Amino acid sequence: MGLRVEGVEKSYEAGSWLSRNTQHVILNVSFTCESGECLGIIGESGSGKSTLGRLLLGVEKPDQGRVLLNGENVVNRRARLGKMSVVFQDYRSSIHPFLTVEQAIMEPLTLTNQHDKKKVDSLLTQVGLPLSYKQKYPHELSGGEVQRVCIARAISTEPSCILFDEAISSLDVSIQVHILDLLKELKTRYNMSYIFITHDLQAAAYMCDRLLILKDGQVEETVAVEELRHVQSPYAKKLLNTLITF
Ligand SMILES: Nc1ncnc2c1ncn2[C@@H]1O[C@H](COP(=O)(O)OP(=O)(O)OP(=O)(O)O)[C@@H](O)[C@H]1O
Repeated sequence: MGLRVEGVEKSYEAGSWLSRNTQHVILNVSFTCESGECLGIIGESGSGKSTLGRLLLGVEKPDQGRVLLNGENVVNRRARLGKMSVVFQDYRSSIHPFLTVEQAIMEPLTLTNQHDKKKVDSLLTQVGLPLSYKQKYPHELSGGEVQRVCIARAISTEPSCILFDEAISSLDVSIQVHILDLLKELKTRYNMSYIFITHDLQAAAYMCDRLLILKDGQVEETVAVEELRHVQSPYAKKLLNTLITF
């Protein structure tokens, strides 16, 4: 069970029709993320983190290789619907501004044929928001509160895996720890796999069991968080030094 990535590759055509060239963005990437595990993906800007994220979500197809969630290929919508969720950095635009909190949380449930509005109450409680927020609109909430609504949406269908793409980066530092603690608790409760894409090494070290270091679309190294000081490759050492902000 969990997520299994096997030899995934992705290229894009770049340039004009006069000088067309192929950019290999993801090259032969393989890894696993077990149920209940949090795998961090770190790498410089442009190393391919978000592209890899889209391949994991099944919204883009790899040119080679495959992504299996509980043994099923995520390019099949049926395999991923309700079983794979995502929380993005840009939480404000993740929720339609004309939807109430209740409607926003019901969206993924309705897509998976679950129409029981009572589940919204339980989800709001789980993410630490009062039930009175059901009729509020996103613009009436703080950034941290909107991100909690996004998390409630993400867990609503009890997925096997959630991808967090810089999900806490634009929150206040004081709010970040609360959200990370909430995510840890939910991961344990539902035994989910987490993929945690971030630039924030401290948050990754706090949240993740292992870190995958991506360089030019390739896995440079995978390291357990408690072994971070002993990374092998010179690139990983350099990257970790630049990411340490304290
Ligand atoms: N749809 C696309 N078409 C063409 N090129 C793309 C596409 N998506 C990504 N790329 C290119 O792939 C490379 C990797 O981009 P990606 O956004 O995956 O990197 P990243 O590691 O997430 O960067 P950042 O940390 O800055 O968000 C970039 O050079 C980008 O221009």
